[in-house]
Amino acid sequence: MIIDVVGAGSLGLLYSGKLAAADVEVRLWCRSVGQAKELRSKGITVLDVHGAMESAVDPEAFLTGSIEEFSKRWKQEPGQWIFLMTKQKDAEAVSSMTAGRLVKEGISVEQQPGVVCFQNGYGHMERIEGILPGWPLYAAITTEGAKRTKRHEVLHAGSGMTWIGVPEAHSRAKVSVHAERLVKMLQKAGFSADLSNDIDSRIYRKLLINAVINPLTALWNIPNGELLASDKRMQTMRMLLDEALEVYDACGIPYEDDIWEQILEVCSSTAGNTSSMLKDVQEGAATEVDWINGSITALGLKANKRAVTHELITGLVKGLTIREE
Ligand SMILES: NC(=O)C1=CN([C@@H]2O[C@H](COP(=O)(O)OP(=O)(O)OC[C@H]3O[C@@H](n4cnc5c(N)ncnc54)[C@H](OP(=O)(O)O)[C@@H]3O)[C@@H](O)[C@H]2O)C=CC1
Ligand SMILES: CC(C)(CO)C(=O)C(=O)O
Repeated sequence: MIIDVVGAGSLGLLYSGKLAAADVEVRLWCRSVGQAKELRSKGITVLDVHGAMESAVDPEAFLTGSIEEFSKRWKQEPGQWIFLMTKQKDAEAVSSMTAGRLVKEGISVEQQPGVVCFQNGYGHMERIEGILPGWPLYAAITTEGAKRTKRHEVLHAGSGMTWIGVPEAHSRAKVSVHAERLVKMLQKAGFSADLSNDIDSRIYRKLLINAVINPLTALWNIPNGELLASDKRMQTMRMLLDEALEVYDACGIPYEDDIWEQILEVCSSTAGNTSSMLKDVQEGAATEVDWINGSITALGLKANKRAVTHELITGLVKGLTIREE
């Protein structure tokens, strides 16, 4: 089984490194030729949460190149899975540059590799299906924590669970026997992973967690656990959650009764973490707020329910990284 990992950032390096260390055939596709060159000479280093070596992967243990080389290589040796491991903003572009290019080059339906989308937030699956109509599209929800520290090195900040499944709207793909094999490969590489026949619930649950924790940690410049340090902060969290739940009710999206307690638990269990949104703000990079709080707003609009707090917080977070013209 060959897995093509697209995006050599935090998640891409973590999954490629651990899969390659477990002798799974991995090809890692980078945006830049320079990063691919560095990976070819240094391999991949995965550090554990204490900064100690978790996996040191030799350059010979995996193949890497620039994304421009993907389709040529794929045609020489077809892969069975594509892991899309970029941020939401780049997900459509990399879908077009990888699987989309194979479509243009006329690969048969039987040859189509499963495409697994790891993005946080909501809305990408629909957009990717627009580019890859009828493809076996899977969503992955992971609670792994990863942070790229060098172009060839990643810190495995926290171990979690990876769920893979086909969202209801894409059920044409159907979870296949190949997907069971994929999960076994992930487990062999040391990931806790399983198939989910209700991935939508997991997507919507993660969306609530991210919509409450991420923007507030980004605006207040605090690690996740600090959200619990004051009643005032928790009141603001509650306000965001309540409004999101009103949107879910209006859209008929189910959620668990103890979702508030679950969010508090995520804050405790990831207390020392810098949320991904805060990390982006600190690095001056665009955040995923449009696809997290922005999607709560968009879902609300579809059901004639305005989510003004999410609208406001989206603007506040965007203001942190937008530079004056
Ligand atoms: N990190 C984590 O712990 C978790 C992340 N996620 C989600 O996973 C997704 C990826 O996150 P993460 O890995 O942290 O993000 P990163 O920003 O660390 O990595 C994204 C990678 O995508 C690459 N990329 C962007 N455009 C292209 C392109 N056209 N061709 C090839 N590569 C490209 C970037 O390249 P370059 O380096 O050149 O910019 C970068 O290496 C996000 O949606 C995130 O929310 C979900 C759960 C946990
Ligand atoms: C769960 C949480 C908030 C952990 O940091 C996360 O997913 C993120 O930072 O994006």
